[in-house]
Amino acid sequence: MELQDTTKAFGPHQVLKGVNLRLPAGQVTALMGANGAGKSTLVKVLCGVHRADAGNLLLDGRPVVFQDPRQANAAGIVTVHQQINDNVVLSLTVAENLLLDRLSDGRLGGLLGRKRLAEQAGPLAEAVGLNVPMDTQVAALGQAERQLLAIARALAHQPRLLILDEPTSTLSDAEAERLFVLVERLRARGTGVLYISHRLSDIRRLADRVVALRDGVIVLEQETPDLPRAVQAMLGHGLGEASHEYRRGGRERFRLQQARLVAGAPPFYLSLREGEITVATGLLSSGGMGLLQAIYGLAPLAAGTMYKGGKPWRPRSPAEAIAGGVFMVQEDRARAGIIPGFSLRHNLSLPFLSHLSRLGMIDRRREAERGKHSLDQAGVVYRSDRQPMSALSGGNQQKLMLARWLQQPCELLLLAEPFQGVDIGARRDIARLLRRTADERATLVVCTDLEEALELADRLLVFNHHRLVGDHRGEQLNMEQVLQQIAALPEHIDEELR
Ligand SMILES: Nc1ncnc2c1ncn2[C@@H]1O[C@H](COP(=O)(O)OP(=O)(O)OP(=O)(O)O)[C@@H](O)[C@H]1O
Repeated sequence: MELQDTTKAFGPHQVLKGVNLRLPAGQVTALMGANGAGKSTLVKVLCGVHRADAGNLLLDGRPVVFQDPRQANAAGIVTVHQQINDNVVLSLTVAENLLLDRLSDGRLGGLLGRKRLAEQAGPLAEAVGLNVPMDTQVAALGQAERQLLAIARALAHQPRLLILDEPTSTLSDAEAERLFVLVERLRARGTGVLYISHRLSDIRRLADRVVALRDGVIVLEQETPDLPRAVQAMLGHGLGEASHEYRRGGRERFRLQQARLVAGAPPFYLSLREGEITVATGLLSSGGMGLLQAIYGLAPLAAGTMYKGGKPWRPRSPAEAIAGGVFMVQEDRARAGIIPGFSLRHNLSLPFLSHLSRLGMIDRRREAERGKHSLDQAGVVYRSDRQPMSALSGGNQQKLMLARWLQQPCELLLLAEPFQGVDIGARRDIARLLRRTADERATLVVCTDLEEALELADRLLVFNHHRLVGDHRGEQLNMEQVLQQIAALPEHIDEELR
């Protein structure tokens, strides 16, 4: 497939400014670009969601025009979009999602029983390592499981061109590796792959070619990947230093005693202190996220007691947690955090409206001033704070979520996968910002990606099968031990913990 001189604007905002891009069969082309560069817009032109304003789309050398994504699909172009929920139907089961395309075009015949559906869908899920009952409602799945489901659904199409937009943003290294093997298999069969990621490790692992998009133009094309140069080209400048000084925590802000994330697991003790950033890592659904949910009042601990400032902590909802000074950047920003039609300004101030109102009236000037300061501090690329949230690129939406919770002091800041879709330059800036403000609170982060975890952590916790199996100081980190703890099998974990 090939794009020639493609342009696309949203109103007065020219996003693609004449893109030329070649996507050869049997090769993985990695597309790099900072947040807001136009990558998702480019993808949406390729797969028929958006019509380009000008330029040509060539398939096998012949011009094509896709009126909608169905036509692109029929031509063998299959996309896994960055916004995970765009790829799945939340109200259906896993099996129904996996077989949706076959069900809707009648290939599976009439009504199918649950058992037959599960039989057909099972192998598709297994191929990507999605281990959940086939009749689970998708709404009940976590983000990472939804991402695997979206990938499985795409692969079931046997695409000619597979477009993956940030496919590993919530996956750990082990789950990502499984995806890479599948992509390699497709490549060997002649499928062309367009792979978009902010994770350099993914690109290093998979890319045959690299192209960099900056401000709507392809600024670099490499037939042999040279990532430092590609990063420089996409950002327009070099990358700041990733290493940092490790800090030891001061006063204890939060504590868990005799805590169990699931019944039967050995209990653990955890003290979170101000000034240090604690990062929990592990495979998908290994426990870190469950811990955050318990502290934020979303789901109870299986056993144990939590204390904040020495007093028992038992929030029954996020609203109670927020009122008590515990904030959380949630993983599923589309459902748990933002209102797409609202302006950036209003999305920022949503949880704090009571602070901004006097006698029931919202102080608009204060809201605007505070909002702009937070957006700039978090490096959000935006045109106006009155623009709707839905017009912001994915990475910039994520930065806004961070900006929101940094507006007010809190006692404990929880961050679930804070770097989802954030470009590597911005990630470094955000890590610096979190560190700079860390003295004022305790900070607990869940990052499945180890590179991201290490960029942030003063202290690294490892969870495995809902057990806390490792607690490391950043400066004394033994990577081999960390990797072993992440991957250990359940029977070995319990032995070691005893
Ligand atoms: N529907 C829309 N309406 C208005 N502007 C939009 C719309 N979609 C995207 N944009 C704008 O187009 C620009 C490019 O966005 P796009 O999502 O393509 O960036 P991206 O490179 O994929 O970024 P990220 O890495 O953050 O996902 C951004 O400035 C964004 O605000």
